[in-house]
Amino acid sequence: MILDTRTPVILLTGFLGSGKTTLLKNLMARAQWQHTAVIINELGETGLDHLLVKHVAPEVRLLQSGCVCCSVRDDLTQTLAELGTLAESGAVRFDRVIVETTGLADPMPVMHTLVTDPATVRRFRLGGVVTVVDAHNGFNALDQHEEARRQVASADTVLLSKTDLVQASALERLTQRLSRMNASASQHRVQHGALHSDHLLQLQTRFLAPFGKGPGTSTGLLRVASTHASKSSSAFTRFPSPHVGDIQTHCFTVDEPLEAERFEHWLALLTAMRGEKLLRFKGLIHIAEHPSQPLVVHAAQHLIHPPDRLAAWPDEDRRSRLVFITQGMPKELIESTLLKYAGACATALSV
Ligand SMILES: Nc1nc2c(ncn2[C@@H]2O[C@H](COP(=O)(O)OP(=O)(O)OP(=O)(O)O)[C@@H](O)[C@H]2O)c(=O)[nH]1
Repeated sequence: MILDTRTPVILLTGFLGSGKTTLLKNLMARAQWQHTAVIINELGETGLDHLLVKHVAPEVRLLQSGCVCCSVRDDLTQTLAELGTLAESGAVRFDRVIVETTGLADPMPVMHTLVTDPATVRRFRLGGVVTVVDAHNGFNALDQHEEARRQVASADTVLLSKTDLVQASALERLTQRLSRMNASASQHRVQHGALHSDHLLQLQTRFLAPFGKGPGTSTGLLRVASTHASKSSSAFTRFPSPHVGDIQTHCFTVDEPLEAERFEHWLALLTAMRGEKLLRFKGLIHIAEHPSQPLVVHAAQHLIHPPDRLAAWPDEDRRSRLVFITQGMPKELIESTLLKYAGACATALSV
């Protein structure tokens, strides 16, 4: 048996708002997942996830704005190279890397890069792909978005999140659909980022094993990628971008604190009236009533999640930050409704 001592890289993927960061925070809080370097890729200028994860995962890096499957794959290899150099000098210690992709990423080109880029493969191996599927919005996402289907097709492990929000029969139908799409991936349920202890153990056995056994252990998809790599002259073989042209990211900051009730009213209206165009909303909100404890607010389509109040601001910036990933929703609509219903003047950041 050939032991592969390279550091495993686990790809954590899943459609917009499916629960990737929630899972990551839960895993990082566990002793077994200590010594994990985390690389987060987010759409939009205003990356929020890394701010919310950094207290549990000190070695967290944010890839520059853009999606890792198309525009920033070289940023990923550079970030891995930097981490590798830091580890060799003893400045940091990690036994694995988790790369959280954007919710719109196609994992296949990223996997390809990880198994073909010469500098990367010297130090790192692809440890596997974990795909989070949101039981509430999952059917919709699979019906409408090629990215969601490719994320499931690439998975070694599928984690079904938000099972608390759906009935058993709907969950069963989704489970069967996922099995038909990828029969080789194991499926587990995860609630608010927490796995049943048996499944957590399975995940740990699978992904935290100190050494891989070399190429023989790779999944079918990995083998395809490796074979393709040996025939390819370029590590950055172009994969067609699957992203639909009308998906846009709009990022805003708001200088003035927002009144809780007016802000909630505005978000409820927007999700009720335009939810089908609102693929994702994330906000770090300066609420006038609690100036030192910002609210983290998530929504996806018509679903608004109960907000979390942070104990303190994650950085020096006290402005509200709002990120929207939309399909055909003009940014002017967001600006005008925010002003009208929440009394907030938003400054758009260019993406
Ligand atoms: N009810 C319920 N909510 C969940 C569950 N898992 C995650 N959430 C909520 O879903 C929202 C989005 O979760 P995130 O972890 O930010 O999702 P994500 O996949 O990282 O989102 P993107 O990075 O934008 O694609 C948050 O409000 C979470 O609290 C779950 O199992 N049940």
